Amino acid sequence: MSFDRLLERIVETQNPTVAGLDPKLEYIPAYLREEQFRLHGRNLKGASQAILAYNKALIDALCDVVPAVKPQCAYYEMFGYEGMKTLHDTIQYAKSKGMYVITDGKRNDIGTTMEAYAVAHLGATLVDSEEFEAFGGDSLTVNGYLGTDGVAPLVKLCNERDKGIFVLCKTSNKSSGELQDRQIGDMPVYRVMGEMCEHWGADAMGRYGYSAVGAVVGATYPEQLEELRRAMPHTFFLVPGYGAQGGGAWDVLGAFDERGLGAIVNSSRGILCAWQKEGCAEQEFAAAARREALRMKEDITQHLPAITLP
Ligand SMILES: O=C(O)c1cc(=O)[nH]c(=O)n1[C@@H]1O[C@H](COP(=O)(O)O)[C@@H](O)[C@H]1O
Repeated sequence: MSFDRLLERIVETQNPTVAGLDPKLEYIPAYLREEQFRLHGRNLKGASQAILAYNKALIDALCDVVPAVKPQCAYYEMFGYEGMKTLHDTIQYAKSKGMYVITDGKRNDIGTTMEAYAVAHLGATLVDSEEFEAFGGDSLTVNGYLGTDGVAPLVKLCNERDKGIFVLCKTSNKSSGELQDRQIGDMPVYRVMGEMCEHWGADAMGRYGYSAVGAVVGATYPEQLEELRRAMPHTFFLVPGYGAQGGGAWDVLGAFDERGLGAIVNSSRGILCAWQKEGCAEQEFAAAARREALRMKEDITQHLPAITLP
């Protein structure tokens, strides 16, 4: 099961964090941008190639110390088909370096359309009886608020092709409580969604006690994070909101189980923009990302036991 592979990578690196690849052109050092503009033109192709070069350098700098990357599709879609090619090439490059890839698409729709999204991100497209992987990520972020028929096609592929999903449960943004904190009977909506995740995952259990159906729970709501960890013992958490959104090490500790497993904490801007924050030379951007990734690892793991598999 795909999260088994992620858990094994986390234990190997002793690092329960993921680097978010949410690149903006202004994060990319000018020399790297100009190099790609000269080769491909000052247009969507040049911009997309600059992002690819930047991502590859970051992956090279992080792959032995960070278990996973999380490219957010929106940052690639904004460059049109050239951007989508960069998303594909980034996913493939990260996998070739042994990293686990969480494609952050937050997809959801009715069942039939969801089958198409599932094939695009977790499966393979059939052309004349030959299979072609479109993007090839290991897991996908998903909006579960359309209910079971929007999630079932993904769970089927998780079982068939060793993949995983992360379902939005309690999101990190300021307005998340407008709907997610509302009560349904004696429970807030995020707890109901948590129950649904446990239920969806029951037929897709992995070796280490976590199912292929994970949940997204924001670092910016530490109390709910702790509450959901207790309520969802078989659900692995993706925890965004550390760093740029204000979450710190103490906020994320409630996401972990007694073995230091149970969650992976994301930082995107914190790692991508480390070189700008440090004020180091442009050429050092990847080394600065590695320094920040190692600092984040230490920041979180100093409060956890050595991470072990059951
Ligand atoms: O699914 C996500 O990854 C996600 C869910 C959520 O509740 N909050 C959240 O910030 N995210 C994503 O996590 C990343 C956070 O980025 P930084 O705030 O720059 O670390 C972005 O890619 C967001 O789209």
